[in-house]
Amino acid sequence: MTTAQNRAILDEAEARVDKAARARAQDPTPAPTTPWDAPDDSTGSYVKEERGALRRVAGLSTELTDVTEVEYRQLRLERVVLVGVWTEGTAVDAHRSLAELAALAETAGSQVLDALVQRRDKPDPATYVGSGKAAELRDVVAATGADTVICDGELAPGQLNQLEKILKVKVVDRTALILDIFAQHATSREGKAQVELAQMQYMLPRLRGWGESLSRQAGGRVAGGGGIGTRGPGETKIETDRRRIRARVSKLRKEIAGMATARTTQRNSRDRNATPSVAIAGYTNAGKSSLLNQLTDAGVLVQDALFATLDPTVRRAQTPDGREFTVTDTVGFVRHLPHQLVDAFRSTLEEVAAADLLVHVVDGSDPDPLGQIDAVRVVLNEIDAAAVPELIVVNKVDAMTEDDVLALRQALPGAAWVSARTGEGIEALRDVIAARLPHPDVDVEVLVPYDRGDLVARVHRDGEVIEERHGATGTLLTARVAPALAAVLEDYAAPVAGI
Ligand SMILES: Nc1nc2c(ncn2[C@@H]2O[C@H](COP(=O)(O)OP(=O)(O)OP(=O)(O)O)[C@@H](O)[C@H]2O)c(=O)[nH]1
Ligand SMILES: [Mg+2]
Repeated sequence: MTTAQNRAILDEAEARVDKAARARAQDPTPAPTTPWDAPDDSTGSYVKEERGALRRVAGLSTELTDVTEVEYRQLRLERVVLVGVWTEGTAVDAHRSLAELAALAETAGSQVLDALVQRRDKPDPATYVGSGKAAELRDVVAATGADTVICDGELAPGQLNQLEKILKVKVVDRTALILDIFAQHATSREGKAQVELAQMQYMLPRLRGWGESLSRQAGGRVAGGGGIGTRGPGETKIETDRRRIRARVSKLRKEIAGMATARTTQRNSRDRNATPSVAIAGYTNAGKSSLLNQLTDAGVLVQDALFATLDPTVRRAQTPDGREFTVTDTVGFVRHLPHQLVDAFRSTLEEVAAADLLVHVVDGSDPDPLGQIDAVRVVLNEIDAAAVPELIVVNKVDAMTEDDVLALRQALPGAAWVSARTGEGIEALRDVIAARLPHPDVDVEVLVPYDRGDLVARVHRDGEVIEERHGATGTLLTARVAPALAAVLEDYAAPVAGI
């Protein structure tokens, strides 16, 4: 999607939001007295819930009515209170989870004012935390002056609604937060399209929760002014919104598929040249981009922020014995990475699944490196990359204590240990990578004429030279190369007598 198109969508949304706000300001009838808000004991609980949502909107117009699907994309969280439900694991795990949520919130640009956890068997189906806790949370929100509450999980639309009703501030979940960070960090056309696709997928089932307020309000104005039917029979705002989003989703899918094709073509051309490929994967902030920079002088952005990298960067590197390979740096993973993102980024993540070797970077200085490894492997499984040979690289050894190193060494016997910051262990890592890359496997003995110096260079670059001699008519090479290069060299098979 072009920036102009993006702009147009945003403008349209803003116009709509402005219109809604103006209409509210002019509306002589305060929303709480609209017919839907009149108490009616004959309705079932489902309808009551619907009415609840309406009351929320009417009473809290400034905070809540303007949350439309597109404004959501521009969501800027500011002063936030975090809340988690701790269902399993130890208290330490629960705190770690909230600490990670805080890091995510800060990456998104918010200031974390407070964090609360509730121990429960499972989240409350209505309000995520129990209703008593929700009331307590409301006091915390009021006392701290927070404008947003972030829940540590993916909430059902109804839960978000109910909580907003009690807390009287915007409530978002972890998934929306991660999507927001991705939206802020996406720079390439493909990355932006992928993030937008993920956001649309997230929003679609939630339109009832968020979009309904606006749609009902529009209906209300119509009902009070122009009469029922002005908008067309049975065609509610929510239905048009849904249809619009679905259309956008399929357009985005097509666009992304087109961009993926271009990349597959590039990858195939690399494959034809049989250049082995290494993919760097790992938890977010583990130091993947730093490692790419160390291995290849790539100059990729390194930042103490989560999801700094969204677009894959491919660079060439060399083994110590001079063979070329490619290294790809890609988006980091996180515990419970929203499935909408995994889906949307599938084509990018295929780089990982197609690699000859997976360099799985782990932050050794993190309190729970093994937990990070597990979380990454969950995503690798989802993208069918579990079969790619994996080399665990423990990074940030400079920031680890000796005890931590000893303990982790036992748990990860085959790992390489590096510091992408100080350069420690990088040369040893190059050797390990060279040993783990697929080796060229065809033995050739060729006499390459002097005017084909390019071929000699290629054998040096991509193969293993066993012997090299210079004769009267050309260079005699005994080497081991990949089948594709062996085929090119066939024309120059050395005469049996040699030189
Ligand atoms: N102490 C220490 N810090 C490191 C090391 N390697 C990277 N860092 C820091 O860790 C942070 C994240 O580094 P990046 O290379 O951006 O990490 P990444 O895995 O690419 O992160 P994302 O792209 O956000 O997923 C930065 O602040 C780096 O300076 C290391 O070996 N030691
Ligand atoms: Mg990075």
